[in-house]
Amino acid sequence: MAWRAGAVWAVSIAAVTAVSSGVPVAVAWLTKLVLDRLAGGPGALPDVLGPALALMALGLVAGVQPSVRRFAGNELDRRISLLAQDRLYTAVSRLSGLARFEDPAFIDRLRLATQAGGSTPGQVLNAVFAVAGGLITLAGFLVSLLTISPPMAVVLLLGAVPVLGAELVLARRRAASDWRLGPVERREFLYATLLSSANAAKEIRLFGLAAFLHDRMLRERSVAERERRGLDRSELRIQLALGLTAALVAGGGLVWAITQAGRGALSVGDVSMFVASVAGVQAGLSGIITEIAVAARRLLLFQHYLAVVGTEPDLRGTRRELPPLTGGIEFRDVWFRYGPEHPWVLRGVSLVVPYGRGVGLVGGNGSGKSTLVKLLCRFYDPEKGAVLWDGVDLREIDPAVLRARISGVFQDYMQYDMTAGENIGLGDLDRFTDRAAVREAARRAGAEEFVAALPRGYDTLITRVFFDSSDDEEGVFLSGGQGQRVAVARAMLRGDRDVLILDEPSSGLDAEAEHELHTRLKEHRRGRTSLLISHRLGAVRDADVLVVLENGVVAEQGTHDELMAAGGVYARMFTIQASGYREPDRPAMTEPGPPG
Ligand SMILES: Nc1ncnc2c1ncn2[C@@H]1O[C@H](COP(=O)(O)OP(=O)(O)OP(=O)(O)O)[C@@H](O)[C@H]1O
Repeated sequence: MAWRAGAVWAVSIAAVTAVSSGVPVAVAWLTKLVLDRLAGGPGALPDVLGPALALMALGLVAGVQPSVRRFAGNELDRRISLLAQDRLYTAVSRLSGLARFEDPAFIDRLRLATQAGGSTPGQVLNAVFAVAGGLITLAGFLVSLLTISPPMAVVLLLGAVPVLGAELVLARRRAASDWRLGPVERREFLYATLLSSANAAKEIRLFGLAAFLHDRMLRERSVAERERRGLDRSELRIQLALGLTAALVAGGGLVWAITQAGRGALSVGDVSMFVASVAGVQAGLSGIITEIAVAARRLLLFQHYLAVVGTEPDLRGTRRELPPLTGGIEFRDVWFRYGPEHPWVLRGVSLVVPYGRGVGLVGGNGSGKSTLVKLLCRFYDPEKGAVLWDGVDLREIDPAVLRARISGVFQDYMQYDMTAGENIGLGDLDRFTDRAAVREAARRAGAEEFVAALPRGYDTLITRVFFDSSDDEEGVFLSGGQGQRVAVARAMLRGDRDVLILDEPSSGLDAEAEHELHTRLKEHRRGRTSLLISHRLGAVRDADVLVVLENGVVAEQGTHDELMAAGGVYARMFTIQASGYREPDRPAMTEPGPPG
């Protein structure tokens, strides 16, 4: 990955590391040389000049090296991070179903992958360079030390083995804890987001929830902190033991070297060399161990990145060609649940959405209407039975090819923090900048008037979250109904698709706007294959077929008149709604809600 991201930078760092790793050893030898020659008396001064100048040159290298290294490292990090993010989100976009995004374990893994993916390759590469450089320095000091005191070299090396082992165990524990704390951090993030969310602010204040949520947030945080504190304590114990042992060994060594010098067995330069070598070996070993431990932890976390990047597409489909719909869509004995641990949501649903006809889907909350729509878009596959497009099982069709044939508004429609024009243009990227088409879509959705009246018309930034008043781009908040009309306009822009899905498209509109929208939609749906879900039965009553879902089964289907005559679930629901519009002292209205 580092090679693909920036081979030149990687090679530059390797070169700088190799050169700079030799500097400390060379400095120690040159210092010894200078000291030994100085000890020879004033006549030796000319001989000192050469090594002294070399020391100066090495000082220059040592001074410049960190900046060059940092610059090259940052550049490589940026490039790797870009490549890693590109790969990660390419893999995420390959997931065409929704199930993974509703799986908490996958969401935790994705969070860790996002954290680790961008920085790990660069950090591990840095660690590799640092370890390689450290080994060069270490080897130089070890050889130097071996010439003076082989037992000391062996003691230092053996002492490093248990420390490395302990650090690796700790790295593994830290990586495991990062994974374990995923749900805890997700909850903490959730509470923190709620506390700062504009959407949640009203309820939180009205119900006085701030302290309650704040408390929960801190509780989650303290769970995570407790675990991390434990690991930090273990780390501290290892570091203290290491520091203490290193100081004792170095101190003992120094006493031995001075005694030897007193006896004339070592020169002054030898003592300086010994001290520098012991310090160099200790610092080198400690640096290498720390780098290995950090890299090990990062690599363990990086497995989450690799797992996400290597995720296989969840929904396959070999058919890349899909002829225009001519017959219709059929749900054939469809059984579906959101997972083996969830209850059945659809239990043997069979219904047909004939080509060119409008089907109205009605039923109580949780009866499975939106789920049916999600299966039609192939966000999930049925567990049993099939959804057929002109007789072709949707499982055979590439999800992207299928979805290119569908337009729609979902019950939980999106509002993007972009301009009004862009919010509509997203419905059909081929016409994203086609202002005439965007206007026409807005007109059909009844959004044209208020969009035109926005401070910058279609170029006004619309947002539900925040806008920066210091920014040139002034944003506006839309009302719920206005936002919904923009979402309908987005669907209208791609309204020439084979199937139009409208899941509660008018729930937030005022009575007049709803009537107006449904009149327009009726016009737009004429001759098109459409599926309209609404709790307001007046809005769906003139659908070609009405399908009533109850607890995941089709309770009845037929036209409005047929269902009213049958006196079943639909007739009951319709009558209840109609009675809500009737004034007690007036005769009953014949139809509820705005006329369809
Ligand atoms: N992503 C999901 N994961 C698990 N269960 C889900 C999910 N989405 C919906 N459900 C469950 O499936 C059932 C049917 O939900 P669905 O949204 O299809 O109902 P609906 O008929 O559209 O309801 P409403 O009229 O309230 O919009 C409900 O019990 C709901 O809790």
